[in-house]
Amino acid sequence: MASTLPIIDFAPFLSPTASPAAKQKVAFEIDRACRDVGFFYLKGHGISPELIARMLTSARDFFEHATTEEKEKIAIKSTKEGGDNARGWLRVENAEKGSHEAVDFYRPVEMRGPPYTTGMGENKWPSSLPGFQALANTYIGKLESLGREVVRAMAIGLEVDAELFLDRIDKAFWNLRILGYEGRKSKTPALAGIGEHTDFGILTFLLADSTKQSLQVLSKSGEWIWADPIDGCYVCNIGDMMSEWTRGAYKSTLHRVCHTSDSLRISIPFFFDPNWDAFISPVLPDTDGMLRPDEGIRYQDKFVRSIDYPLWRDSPMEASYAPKAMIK
Ligand SMILES: O=C(O)CCC(=O)C(=O)O
Ligand SMILES: [Fe+2]
Repeated sequence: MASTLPIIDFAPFLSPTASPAAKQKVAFEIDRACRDVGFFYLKGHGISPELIARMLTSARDFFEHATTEEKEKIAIKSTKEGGDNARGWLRVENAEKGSHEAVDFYRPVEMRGPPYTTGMGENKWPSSLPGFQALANTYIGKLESLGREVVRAMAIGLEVDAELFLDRIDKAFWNLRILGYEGRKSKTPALAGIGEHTDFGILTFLLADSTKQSLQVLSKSGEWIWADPIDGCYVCNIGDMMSEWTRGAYKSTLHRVCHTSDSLRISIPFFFDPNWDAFISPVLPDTDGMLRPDEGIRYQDKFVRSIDYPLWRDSPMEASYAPKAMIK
């Protein structure tokens, strides 16, 4: 089961001296990968290896050393409990779909609570990692810029205005997640992993440690292929919002984690999502040549639904629709 995901070198697109033709070539490579598989490796992304290493070390530190008490202190709370259903620590125990632990951080919003509505709370930074908030903010800033550039390349690849998406992503409602998957030697009976799903934003930049045979991607021919880490590369994948924008031309592809190794695996997805108030309607005409800009879905509604009925929760929580919020 060899991985066949394309590897794309983004360096020419970011280079101030590369020719327009060289940039366009990168844009078309991304376009091809998004249409064919919806997954690709991205190298030449300009994020420093030191910053990446520090992020992975911090996340590992948390999952190896944080006490149960500390985890409970930053646990995700429902809106009924004064939380926002979204930000904080969560342990998922699912015998069928796989167990893991995660801490989720989202774009800060202007706080008006508690009570909060879904997604509109405060980030909960682990106290055992004192420098992590500053480190993560540096990392997030760089990933936001990278996300905007990759989306610009996609617009060029789609042959629409290069800046078409700009006012829908300039306040991207990103989500940084640190994830820990226990090794098989741990006492937890459930298999470590995440059940099959698509991501719901625009584009995910996945950073993972060097563990092999964990992440699997459903190929076009219907077989699960390993998306093992490649040094210096992000694993990138298209989310549902980009798929909606492109009328399905860009694939948001099913993937899952079946963690088979004996040791703890760390991964850090950065979900680059649309602005909270972005309206998601196709930017490509349908078969009649029509655009129909009024037909679509609001990102925030999609977000709230995805959070309130995530794949790993057994009983759906009551949906709470968030009002338009001030996003910083
Ligand atoms: O940990 C991984 O490799 C992937 C995680 C993932 O798919 C997700 O959090 O959406
Ligand atoms: Fe995912």
